[in-house]
Formats: sequence, C-alpha cells, structure tokens
Amino acid sequence: MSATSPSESPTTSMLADATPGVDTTDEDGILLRVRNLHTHFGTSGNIFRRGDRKVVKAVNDVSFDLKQGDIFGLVGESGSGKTTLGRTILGLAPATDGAVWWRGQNLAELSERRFRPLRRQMGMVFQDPNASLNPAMTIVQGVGHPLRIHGLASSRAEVRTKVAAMLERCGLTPAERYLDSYPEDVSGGQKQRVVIARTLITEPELVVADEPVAALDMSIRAKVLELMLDLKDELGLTYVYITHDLTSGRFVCDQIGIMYLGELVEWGDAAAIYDDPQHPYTDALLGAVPLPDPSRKGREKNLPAGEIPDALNPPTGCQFHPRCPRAFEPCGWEGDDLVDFLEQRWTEVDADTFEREIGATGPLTEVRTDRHEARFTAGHAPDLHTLLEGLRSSGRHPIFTGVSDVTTEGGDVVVRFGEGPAPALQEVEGRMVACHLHGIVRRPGE
Ligand SMILES: Nc1ncnc2c1ncn2[C@@H]1O[C@H](COP(=O)(O)OP(=O)(O)OP(=O)(O)O)[C@@H](O)[C@H]1O
Repeated sequence: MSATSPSESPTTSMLADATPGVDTTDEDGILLRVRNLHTHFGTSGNIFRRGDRKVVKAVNDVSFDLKQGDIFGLVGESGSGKTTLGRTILGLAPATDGAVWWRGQNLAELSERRFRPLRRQMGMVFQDPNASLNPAMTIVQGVGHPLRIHGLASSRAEVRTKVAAMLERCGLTPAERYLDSYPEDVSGGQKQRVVIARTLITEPELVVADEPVAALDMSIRAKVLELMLDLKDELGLTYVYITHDLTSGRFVCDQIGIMYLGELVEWGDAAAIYDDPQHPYTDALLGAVPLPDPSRKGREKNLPAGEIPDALNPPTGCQFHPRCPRAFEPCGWEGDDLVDFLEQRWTEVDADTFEREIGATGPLTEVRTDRHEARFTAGHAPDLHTLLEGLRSSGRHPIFTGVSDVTTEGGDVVVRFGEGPAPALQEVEGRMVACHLHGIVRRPGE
C-alpha cells in the first residue's frame, strides 16, 4: 500500500503539469493532456416537481495524458460517461470545468477562429454508421463533405480522386464501385468502412472511436478492428477507443482508463491493469470476462454486484462503495445505504425474521435519510438497538464499519455515519487508482 497524506496533491509523476505555451509532444511525446475535466449536465427535474433542478456529473474531475501513437481504451458500464468524455475532448460537448491541452495549447483559451483548423486534426467514429452518414448523399458526396467544409479540395474532380484513394485505403476496392452508391446500397461492415474513410479524409491525428464495431455482425468485427489498427500504423494515428468489450481492449490498447459514474477510477498501462487490477471495480469487470489467459483461470467470476446507481443521486464518498466487495469504514456510507441494505436483507430472510425486524425498524418509508444519518421515526427503539447491534456484530456487511454512533432522540433511533471522503487518484503499482484501499487520499478541497 502506498499511503499518501490527505493534503498531498493527487497528481503525481504520472500526471505532469501542463505548462501553457509548451509543445508537450516535443517534450515527452504527449499529444493530449486532459486535466480535471468536468462535463455536468443540468436537468429540469421531473414533470411533477418543476424547478427541482439536478445535475448529472457525466464527466467528473477526469485527468489523463495520451501519447502520440497510443491507443487509449475507455471502458466502463453503460452511463459511465465514456461518450461524453470523448465528445468533450473533441469540443462536441461543453466542458463545465478543467482543461484539454492539444500539443501544448489549452483548447478552451483558443478563439473559434484558431480552434477551427484544429478541429480537423481530431475526428470521431460513432457506433452506428447509419447515424453518421446522410442517406441522401452518395458515398463520394458524404465522404468528400469534410473536404469541402475545410477547403481541402478545390474541385469536384479533386474530391473524387481523394475520396477514391481513401475508400481504397479503407478496404473498399475498387473504389469506383462505391463512389456513386448510397449508404443504403452497402452492407453494415462496408458502411462502417465508409464512416472511417469520412473521418480520416481530413487527415486527423486523433480519432475518438466510440464502440466502432459494436453494431456490426460478430463475423466482421475483427476485420474492421484490424483495419483501424492498420490505418493507425500507416497514418500515425492516435486513438481513444471507447468500448464495453474488455476482451478486445486487452489486445488493442496501450493504455486503459476504467470509468465509473463519470470518474476514472483506474488508468494506466493496459497490460499491467489487465494482469493485476488495483481497483475493486476493475477487478470485478475483468473477473466477469472470459479471457484466453491460463494465468486467470480459477479467478472468481463476479460481476460488479447490484445495479448502477442513479446518476442524479450518486452515492457519496467512493461512488462504487455500495457495490464494492472490499468496501470498508471510510468509503462514504450514508443513510440510504442502510435502507438499501435492509430492503435487500428482507428479500433473503424468512417470514418470521422479516416480521420481527420490520417491527423494530417501522416501515422503511418512514426512515429519514441524508449523507450523515438514517433516522428511524416509526420503529420500536429498544428492539431496533438490539437488531442493529446484532447486525453489526455479525460482521456480514461493511456498512456497520461506517457507523459512528446510534442514539435515541425523542423516540427516534438515529444511526450516524462517519466521514467518508471521495478518493482521489493516486499512483499505485505504476498506474493511477482512486480507492481508499491504497491509502486515504482526499481530493483537493474535500
Ligand atoms: N446531453 C445530455 N444531457 C443530460 N444528461 C446527459 C447528456 N448526455 C449524457 N448524459 C448523461 O450522462 C451520463 C453519461 O452518459 P454517456 O453516454 O457519456 O455514458 P456512456 O458510458 O458513453 O454510456 P453508453 O456505454 O451507454 O454509451 C448518463 O447518465 C447520461 O444519461
């Protein structure tokens, strides 16, 4: 374990400072530097409670560096913020805080006029080729469109020549067969090749590929992925590869970033993380994947337990703590966790136990919760004290390690929870990990 004092900055040697005006690619091969990036979306509440504005922290305090030529895999369950992070890097979603540095330039500080030429140095490939191609345009028109927009071809003949060359490069040969077809005339795999050609036609350096093969038939996924790897080598590309598929991530990525509810919980060298994950979430994700690696045989196959929490009401402290098999005292236990625990427990115990316990707690709808406490307003105080003490001493659930005291106040039983700071990224075994198991490191300002 590498404990770090709470006051120490979470950015260690793996996260060098971004210095304005310095071309970081010359300095240490870093093309893209993301620092404390936030993309929060405001929602207007629900139709019954107008004005109840909440925030989804789709990307929350994300930092990483990307070297030229690297493939950086972004992995996580649905809704973890992978797409929003990719879009924010490219300026397609608005960052609400933090910075993206491209070759030493802070993109947020550039005027629209200076940012426009940079746009063509970065491209995105989306999961659904149908959504990326205009069905009313022929392939030559669709793929050539960015050439016209960026003024990279002066005549239709030049567009046609450049598009034909790129289609051939993307395996659509002979190109003449495809140029005047419409997207609906070609197969799903060919359509995704057309999308890749459209992205690469402006000669970008960075491509964010968002589940580029997930919508394709199994039989052609590997071929399209192979094409992307060949193009990377031929054209010197750098990829951010967004995927649910940890198996392909292992073979494709140099670096990997594991996202959970908007945050990077572990990132670093892909091989190191696959071989020896240091965050329990990474461990659970990898444990659920059948990998053709004998050293992983016998490993427990346990998907992260429970459901992904509501992004509008994420857990406090470490956001993974309610599902974490290794959660302990400082992980951010709160009143709702106790209610969830009782609800889950009562699906498992016999009818007599349930009757006895609900008699002690009262209906769970009468429990008032917040970050610091659960207040039982309709139970039977002496029985509830006995129940809680029994559950605590059984040691079966880590929530009780987070309880600081249990008191009776005017008939209510109040269960209070200790402090549970959100873990900051710290360097562990050569990669960055946000987990208290490796020492309590708070985020600045917490
Ligand atoms: N424009 C938006 N307005 C409000 N909330 C949004 C918006 N875009 C994304 N979100 C929310 O942000 C969170 C992250 O979404 P995002 O699509 O980035 O996740 P993801 O990891 O890419 O998911 P998936 O794998 O399903 O594509 C989700 O809770 C999503 O509902």
